[in-house]
Amino acid sequence: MAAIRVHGSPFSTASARVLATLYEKEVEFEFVPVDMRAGEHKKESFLSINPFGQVPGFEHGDLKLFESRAITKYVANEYAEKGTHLVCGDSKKKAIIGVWMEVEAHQFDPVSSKLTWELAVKPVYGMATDKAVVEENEAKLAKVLDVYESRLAKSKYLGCESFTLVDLHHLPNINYLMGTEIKKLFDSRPHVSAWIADITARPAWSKVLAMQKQQ
Ligand SMILES: N[C@@H](CCC(=O)N[C@@H](CS)C(=O)NCC(=O)O)C(=O)O
Repeated sequence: MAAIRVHGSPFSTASARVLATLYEKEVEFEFVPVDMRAGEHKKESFLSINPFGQVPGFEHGDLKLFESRAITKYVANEYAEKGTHLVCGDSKKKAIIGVWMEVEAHQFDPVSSKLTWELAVKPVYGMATDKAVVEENEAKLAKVLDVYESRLAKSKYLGCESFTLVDLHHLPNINYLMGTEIKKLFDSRPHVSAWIADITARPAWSKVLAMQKQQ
């Protein structure tokens, strides 16, 4: 069977999404570290996998993919019978999962990524946090989380009653933001808070965090 190769960095939120999926599915893979500080993701060898020069890149035999959410969907479908079932239900339930996948990608990710950059990444590189950007995106995230709070009051997970790719896609940004002042937005919403405690305790996610510690 052709080997799976993931090119990226475990610190990159998009790479971490793919790594968590592979661990959930219990699928073997080779991790190829991309030295982003050295600009390896902008070099020809990496651009042949992702012409946009962003991690992660993914190879499975002849198949080359980029865009983390496209990769996680491929892995979940290709290994449907292995590990955790990361999709659920009939076509109507799948449609609802589809809605919440879009919510994560278009409502949650843009604001949470900006906050992660300002509050978790910039300080590591000695860069100044832009307080105006934080304030604006904190207000936007609060509104998204109000919607999550009412959804999670009715459904144990965002997509359906079991853990799916929808929940998993949130993990990397949540992990960074739980170490920042933004934690208060999560903690003040009981259903959101319980959901975060649940999804961040998954053994597959611990394996991604262990990869970060090894780097
Ligand atoms: N939508 C893409 C985003 C990929 C992305 O933004 N990757 C970041 C790291 S998390 C990156 O490579 N940044 C470096 C750059 O854009 O030059 C995905 O989900 O894969």
